[in-house]
Amino acid sequence: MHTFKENSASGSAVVKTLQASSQAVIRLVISDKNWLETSAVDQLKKTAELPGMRCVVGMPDLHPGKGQPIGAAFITHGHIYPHLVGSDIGCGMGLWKLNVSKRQVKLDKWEKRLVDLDDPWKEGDRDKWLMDAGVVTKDNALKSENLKLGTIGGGNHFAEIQQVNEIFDPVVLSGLGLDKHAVVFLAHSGSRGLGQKILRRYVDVHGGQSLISKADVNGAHSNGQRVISQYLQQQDYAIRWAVANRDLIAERFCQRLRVKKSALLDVSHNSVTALDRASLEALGLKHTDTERYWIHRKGASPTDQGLVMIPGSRGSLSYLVRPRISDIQSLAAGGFSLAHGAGRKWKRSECRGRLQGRYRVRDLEVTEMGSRVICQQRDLLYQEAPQAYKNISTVIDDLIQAGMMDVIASFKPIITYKTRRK
Ligand SMILES: Nc1nc2c(ncn2[C@@H]2O[C@H](COP(=O)(O)O)[C@@H](O)[C@H]2O)c(=O)[nH]1
Ligand SMILES: [Mn+2]
Repeated sequence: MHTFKENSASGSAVVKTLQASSQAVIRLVISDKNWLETSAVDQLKKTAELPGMRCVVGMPDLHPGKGQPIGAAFITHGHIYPHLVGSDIGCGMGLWKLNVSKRQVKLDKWEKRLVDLDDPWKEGDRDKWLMDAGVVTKDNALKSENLKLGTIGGGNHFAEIQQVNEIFDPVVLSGLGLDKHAVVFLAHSGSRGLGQKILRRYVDVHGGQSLISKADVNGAHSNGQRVISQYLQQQDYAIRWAVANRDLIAERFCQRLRVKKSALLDVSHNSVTALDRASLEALGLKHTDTERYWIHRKGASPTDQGLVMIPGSRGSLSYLVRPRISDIQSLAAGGFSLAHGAGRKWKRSECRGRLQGRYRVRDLEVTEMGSRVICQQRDLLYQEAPQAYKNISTVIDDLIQAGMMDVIASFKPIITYKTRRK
């Protein structure tokens, strides 16, 4: 049985404030025992220098990204930075309960049934699926991505069948209809090419500069506001598209496995949203009528949308957690966000070189936990090996120590699906 330490009174051993910027507070929710790369902190500090930045917080899964770090929240006043949200707008974790128990999972049979999941969805009507989910747009250029609806995509994206490993809060867990025999389906995917298309529209015009909501130099408010509301509308579409995508992924898997599903949660970790007044007060920021405060999350889960699933890797545990909304000061110190995973430790480009002397492809297709991995791309199999990720239990420990959340249960993988395409 895993025991987590009680959180320290102020979370101070974990929550560290760095003094590197005059305009913005820079904070890390990362203990000394966690893995942390200096380049990720440097990237965090660099974002703190952006105009309008007020607070940047690195989560325990912080790691370097392409120019800006992943696993972080960025709070601005009057400015929106599309590149901080990145290209996979709406990427997130969806979780479903399956109507089978652990004993009913027949590994060989289930593995064989998971076929034809990389190709476009042909069994149904994509437009209708989106319409039924309320995902509509008049922007025809965005509709060209609909062909990818129901597919997982590459990179870190995955679909995973998991079983309950350990229960920490039986009351909350049983409220979800789950017990120690339960089996769940976790989908990690985003808006496929859609977010990239939207980001390009803004980066091509504004580069790395912000969309500004405050009055222009000549006093006119309209242009910046108009651009912001366009971006937000498109972002909202991509987020809802990604939710519908994860739901269709779950549907396709369940059809293959001949099981039924019921939705438990769906939380996006790449987005920008306005901060409400209570959050501003807790952050010590002053509300103004003219300009809004915005929270950008890049690989960070929000704390105001209920339960969150934080996965580790295909070879480690995932944690179902509940943000501690009774402790608004701790949540504020953590930028009203949680880690969205374990976070990468090794660069993709170095994984194969580090591992192939020790592990053959066959070794990587079954994890140390005994779970199966379906991934017919050799490079990807190495790039996504459990060794490439930080230790998830340290990440979880850090967030508990910071007083930001409680663990409901841990889950262990049964089958991880990446791709059957060579
Ligand atoms: N349970 C699994 N977790 C995984 C797997 N591959 C990656 N991961 C975790 O998910 C996050 C996602 O990060 P993102 O930046 O791509 O959104 C990552 O940090 C890992 O901790 C997997 O196959 N199974
Ligand atoms: Mn993601």
